[in-house]
Amino acid sequence: YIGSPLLVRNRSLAQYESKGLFLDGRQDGPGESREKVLEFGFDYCYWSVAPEESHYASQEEVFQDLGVTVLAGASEGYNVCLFAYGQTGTGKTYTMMGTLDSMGLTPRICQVRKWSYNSVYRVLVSFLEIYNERVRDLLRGREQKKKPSLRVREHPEKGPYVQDLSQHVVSDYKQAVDLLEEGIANRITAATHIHDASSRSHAIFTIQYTQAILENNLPSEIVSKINLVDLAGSERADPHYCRDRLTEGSNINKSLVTLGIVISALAQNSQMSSSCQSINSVASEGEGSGVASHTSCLSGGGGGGGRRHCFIPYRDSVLTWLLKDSLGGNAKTIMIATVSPSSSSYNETLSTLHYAAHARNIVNKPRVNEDASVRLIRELREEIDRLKSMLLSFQMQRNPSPSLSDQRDGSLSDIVNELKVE
Ligand SMILES: Nc1ncnc2c1ncn2[C@@H]1O[C@H](COP(=O)(O)OP(=O)(O)OP(=O)(O)O)[C@@H](O)[C@H]1O
Repeated sequence: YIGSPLLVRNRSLAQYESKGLFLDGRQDGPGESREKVLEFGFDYCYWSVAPEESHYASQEEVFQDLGVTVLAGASEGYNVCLFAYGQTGTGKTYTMMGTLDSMGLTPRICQVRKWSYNSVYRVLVSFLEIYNERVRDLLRGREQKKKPSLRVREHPEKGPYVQDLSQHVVSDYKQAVDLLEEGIANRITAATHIHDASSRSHAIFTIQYTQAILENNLPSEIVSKINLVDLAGSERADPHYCRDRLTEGSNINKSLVTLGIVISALAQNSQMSSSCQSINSVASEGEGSGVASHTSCLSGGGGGGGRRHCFIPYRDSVLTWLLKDSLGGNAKTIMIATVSPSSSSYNETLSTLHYAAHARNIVNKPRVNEDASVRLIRELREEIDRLKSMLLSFQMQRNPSPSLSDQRDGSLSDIVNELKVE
């Protein structure tokens, strides 16, 4: 998804699901049956129902496919986001965090030593949760409980951030995992009718990775951010729940609905962009003037009746606001959709798969986060090269005589030297 993999993973059946079960793992379609078949396409699909099955996908396998991609993206200087979405109890926390016996993606990705290769690097870690639309720092322990929730603000260049969120320097794997465990212990969980330790908040574990490099003999820094997001589970409201549980549930559902709207709008915009691009290329290749008029659909302003880019309501929930860059901006993003193998979850599974299928259409534009002054120098050097070749071709056109070429080269090199000095 978003130029990166999207995968679906399902987990083993819980006890409450094992009655009236209809579990079908066949890979060759429905055969003679009259069932309605719905098809979805994803980049990876993991079957994690029973470990004794030969095609059971382990945590290690998921890490080898996705965690390694995340680490590679970060070491190249990209922002990377990995998030798990799905019905409550389907294995989001298991996939993202894991258990004591079976580590999930986040602790495996924390093996920061593996990232360093030969460069000098610094790693900062932060961990927050969004509970009832408020942001809490999960690494401030007791201190945080006395404080009001943290504010989300937006930097004109760096995008949304959480003011006063604590950041912790880590120099090895153990320090990072200790912080992860501390945050998980501070996270709010509660028993629901489906899951006795359900996450009632969205959690975002962020690793900021700064590499010191030498580019064109200039010292520079590349900063990349890895956001590892464990969303709270979508669920149906149960009238037997107490008020707190219902408020939590409605806030969880509200932010997930907003996430769905944001994903749909981004997918729609990406599809419009790609269809307009292909129309543009057809128009530039062919001679038909009628086609060109359709390209105004991307102009956004004026222009009678053309399709326009949708407004993306990032700020309608704290979750989408904080993930703005990861969802539709400068990040390589991977979405993991988790589903239950039980027929009793049919509607939720279908909704998760539709959600994921929409997300797959989004196209992000990640770029390497290099130092602004180094980028400027590189761009100026490229500009000088471009002007040099323009001057050369200009001179060649005006005076192709070989006898004058020495003279011409002399004046050309004077101009180039002037440009270099500037
Ligand atoms: N692939 C799997 N293999 C074995 N056990 C799993 C797997 N996936 C999930 N489980 C187990 O199922 C239970 C529910 O999983 P988990 O807590 O990850 O769900 P969740 O989607 O995060 O739920 P919620 O949204 O309510 O927090 C846990 O006990 C977890 O250990």
